Parts: sequence; structure tokens; C-alpha cells
Amino acid sequence: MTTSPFQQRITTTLDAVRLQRPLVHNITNKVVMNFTANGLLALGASPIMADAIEETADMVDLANALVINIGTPSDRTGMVMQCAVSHAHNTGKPWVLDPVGAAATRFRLDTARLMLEYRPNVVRANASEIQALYTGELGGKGVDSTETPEAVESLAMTAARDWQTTIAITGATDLITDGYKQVRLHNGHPMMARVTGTGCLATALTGAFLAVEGDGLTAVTAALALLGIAGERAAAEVAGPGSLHGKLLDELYLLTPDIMNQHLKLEEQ
Ligand SMILES: Nc1ncnc2c1ncn2[C@@H]1O[C@H](COP(=O)(O)OP(=O)(O)OP(=O)(O)O)[C@@H](O)[C@H]1O
Ligand SMILES: Cc1ncsc1CCO
Ligand SMILES: [Mg+2]
Repeated sequence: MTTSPFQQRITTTLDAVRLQRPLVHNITNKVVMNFTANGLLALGASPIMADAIEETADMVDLANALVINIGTPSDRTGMVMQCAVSHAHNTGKPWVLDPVGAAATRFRLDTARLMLEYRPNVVRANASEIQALYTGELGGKGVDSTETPEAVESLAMTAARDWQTTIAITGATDLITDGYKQVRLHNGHPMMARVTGTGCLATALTGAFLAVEGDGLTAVTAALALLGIAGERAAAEVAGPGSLHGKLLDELYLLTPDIMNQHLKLEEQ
């Protein structure tokens, strides 16, 4: 089987994460904290959840990458997040933004837009969130998307150029673009959307890959490929979302570069 240089780099990145076991600092939402920490551990990274203002700068310095997830926002965590991303921006620490629910309320949209000013290496979101971030118009259904990645594809290209970042929109097909190159990933399983926080986990895994891979597009493609393949392998063996939750962690732990190469359904443009 032939693999493209890009595909080879993706699988090499998985090895690099497992070798380096990067420390990933998460300022994330109350719903997914435990699942995210377990997902990062299953992959082979080291998670730390920390949102006290007193240690924010120290933690950003200590960690190899930062994950910002606005899923359960408040004035206080908004301030902590701004402090963290400002410090990450000033010190060149890679970071990834998950604008959870940015399409739902003006407060979330403003919070996510403020974060964007500090130039995330990657924005990982669903289609409604990216649409709201770019147009300023609310929509979606709470934290869920009412749009497909395909529907916001050209908007995402423009947004990635304007924001000078890589955008990854998840859904049935994941769409990834830095405004120039485009990647489509056809892995995953619909049942993944029935377990809360699989998107948040995608973002956290992206943080782990960003810690070892400087190119945002490669890092997030590797993270989404890993999660998509783990998800479809897990879904094939379970009766429903309850077991998928655990089985997904098992598959993240068991996945190898060889398995990835066998199952990867990736289109490059
Ligand atoms: N219909 C589907 N078919 C295949 N994979 C899917 C499908 N829906 C979601 N996924 C996969 O599930 C993961 C999470 O994507 P999703 O778009 O549901 O994130 P999200 O809406 O941000 O989720 P959350 O807010 O619950 O964290 C991704 O890896 C994505 O590829
Ligand atoms: C359900 C939910 N509500 C706020 S954050 C979150 C986790 C999935 O995004
Ligand atoms: Mg989400």
C-alpha cells in the first residue's frame, strides 16, 4: 500500500507523542474534564487540568501545549483563559481553541472571538461554531451543530486565512484547512456524536500533537485521524454510547501507526 508523505508524517507524529509524552495544560469545561484527561492518558500524553489565576502563567510555561475550551464559561474562567492565551502568545507556546457553543449565545461568541485575537495555532470546532465565529450570527443547537462541515467549507477557507490559523471542522467528514491546503477525513462513526465530549477530546488530542509537531495542519489531522479510527473500531464492537465511552479509550490506547495506515481515509487537496 502506498502512503503519501503527508500520511507518513501523520503516523510519525503518533510515535513522537508516545515517545515524548507531552504535558498538556487544559482549561476546559466541567462536563468533559475527566473524559478528556483519560483520553490524553490513553493516547500516551500527560494531562493537567488547571484554571486558578494564581498559577496560570507558571502552568503555561511548564506545559508543552495549551488547550482552551469555553464549554462552561464564566467571568472568572474567561479571565483565566485570556491570561493563559496571552502568555502562550507572548512566549510562543502552541495552543488550540475549542469555541464550544459559540453559536448559542452572545456571551460565548464574544468570549471565543476575544480568544482568537491571541492567534491559536488551531481552532477545532463544529460547523455551526465556525459559522458563528466568522459571521457574528448565532445559530446551532446549544453545543451541537445544525450545519455540515461541507456547508461552511468556503467560509472556513476564508476564515483560516483571515485569522492566520488552521481550522478543523468535525462531523461525518472532518474538514481541515489552513486557508490554502485542504484535507478531508472520512473516518469516524455516527455513534461518536452520542457521547458527550468527543469533540472536546478531539481538541485536547490536538494539543498533544501540537506539542510535538509544529505544523498545525499536520497536528490536527493526526489527532482527528487517530480519534476517527479509534471511534469506528470501538463502535464496531459495542451496543451503544455507554460502552463506546470506555471502548474509545481502549482503542486510543491500542492504536498503532500500522493500524492507522490501514484504516486512514484521507483526501488531500
Ligand atoms: N456522523 C458522523 N460520522 C462519523 N464521525 C462522526 C460523526 N459525527 C461526529 N463524528 C466524529 O466525532 C468526533 C466529534 O465530532 P463532533 O463534530 O460531534 O464534535 P462536537 O460537536 O464539538 O462534540 P462535543 O461538543 O460533544 O465535544 C469527531 O472525531 C468526528 O469526526
Ligand atoms: C454538553 C455540554 N455543555 C457544555 S460543554 C458540553 C460538552 C460537550 O461540548
Ligand atoms: Mg464541540
